[in-house]
Amino acid sequence: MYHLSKRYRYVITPFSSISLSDRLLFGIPKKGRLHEHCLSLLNGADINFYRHNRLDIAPVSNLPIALVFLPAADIPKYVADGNVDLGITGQDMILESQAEERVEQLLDLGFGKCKLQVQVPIKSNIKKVEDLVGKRVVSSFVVLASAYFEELDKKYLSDDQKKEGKKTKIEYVSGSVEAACALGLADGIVDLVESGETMRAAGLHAISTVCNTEAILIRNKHSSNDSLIAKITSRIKGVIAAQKYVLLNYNIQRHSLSKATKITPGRQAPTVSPLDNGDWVEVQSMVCKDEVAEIMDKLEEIGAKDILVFKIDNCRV
Ligand SMILES: Nc1ncnc2c1ncn2[C@@H]1O[C@H](COP(=O)(O)OP(=O)(O)OP(=O)(O)O)[C@@H](O)[C@H]1O
Ligand SMILES: O=P(O)(O)OC[C@H]1O[C@H](OP(=O)(O)OP(=O)(O)O)[C@H](O)[C@@H]1O
Ligand SMILES: [Mg+2]
Repeated sequence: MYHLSKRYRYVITPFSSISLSDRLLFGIPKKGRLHEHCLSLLNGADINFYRHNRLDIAPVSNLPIALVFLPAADIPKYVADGNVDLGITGQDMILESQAEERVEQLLDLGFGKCKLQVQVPIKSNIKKVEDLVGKRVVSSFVVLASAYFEELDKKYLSDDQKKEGKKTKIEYVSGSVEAACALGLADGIVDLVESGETMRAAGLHAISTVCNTEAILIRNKHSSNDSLIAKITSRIKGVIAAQKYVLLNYNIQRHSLSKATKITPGRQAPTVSPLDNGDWVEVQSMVCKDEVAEIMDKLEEIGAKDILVFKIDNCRV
């Protein structure tokens, strides 16, 4: 049992009652696509916790924080209303909850990347998004879908149709949205697409994009614990940077150093150390993981030797 009001926060576990009043509350998606990513982020940031079976509040053992496991869709509202201080959710959920003005967005987290798209059956005669205007659309994102089609209605419905009160009908379903067209519930849907596998399996294709989304760290604007929030943000930033970068180490002749540092400028500047053999220097530089193969090719071309790539476990940048 737990209570999340500002005045009286506590959690009763099967073994004890833990006061939450001195703890910063951090909302984490309790299931779904963001859950595992969040757990690995917490692990990388050395935020240690033990979660009792079935309990949605877990005190952190090494910091004055309690994790609150909540549906991703509810996290923007909890953060905006100050029931929790900090949270991770999707950008799409923030927009759908109309919370973008009421929370502070601290950090894009680089996972949970996908698009909210308008989809129709491949075999349907609806080919463009304007062909859907005035028809039936089903979505879990009714706020975003309604705002999107309201603009299209204004543009594409005739004056007579507007006078008759005709508009695109947006209906809510909570999941398995892709089944709606086959079931005869809708002419089109608005739902998330990442690989496109679910969409294609349902015989659908995308005809327009409502928005792009990724996971984001948000905070309540009035939360009092700025220093702890800054500490968590900085740790998470370090984990993300460590996942994004690798450390490149190589040797190069001094006369090629200026060419080399253009290829690996580092975040501030590369570290350059002389080797015993006076002609050569050793260079160390952080580079983007995605670009490392190309960078190694370029370094080889200008005569770099002993090029080594190291994984970064954690960092502060
Ligand atoms: N296929 C996907 N790829 C990447 N991110 C996604 C995908 N589906 C959802 N997300 C992101 O994860 C957030 C939570 O959606 P998800 O469907 O995982 O949660 P849920 O609906 O609570 O869980 P479940 O679908 O298991 O019931 C979405 O708002 C979106 O930001
Ligand atoms: O483009 P894809 O890689 O196939 O991913 C898209 C699917 O992922 C999400 O579904 P989820 O797995 O959360 O199931 P749900 O529909 O039950 O929410 C989303 O609602 C799509 O259905
Ligand atoms: Mg889902």
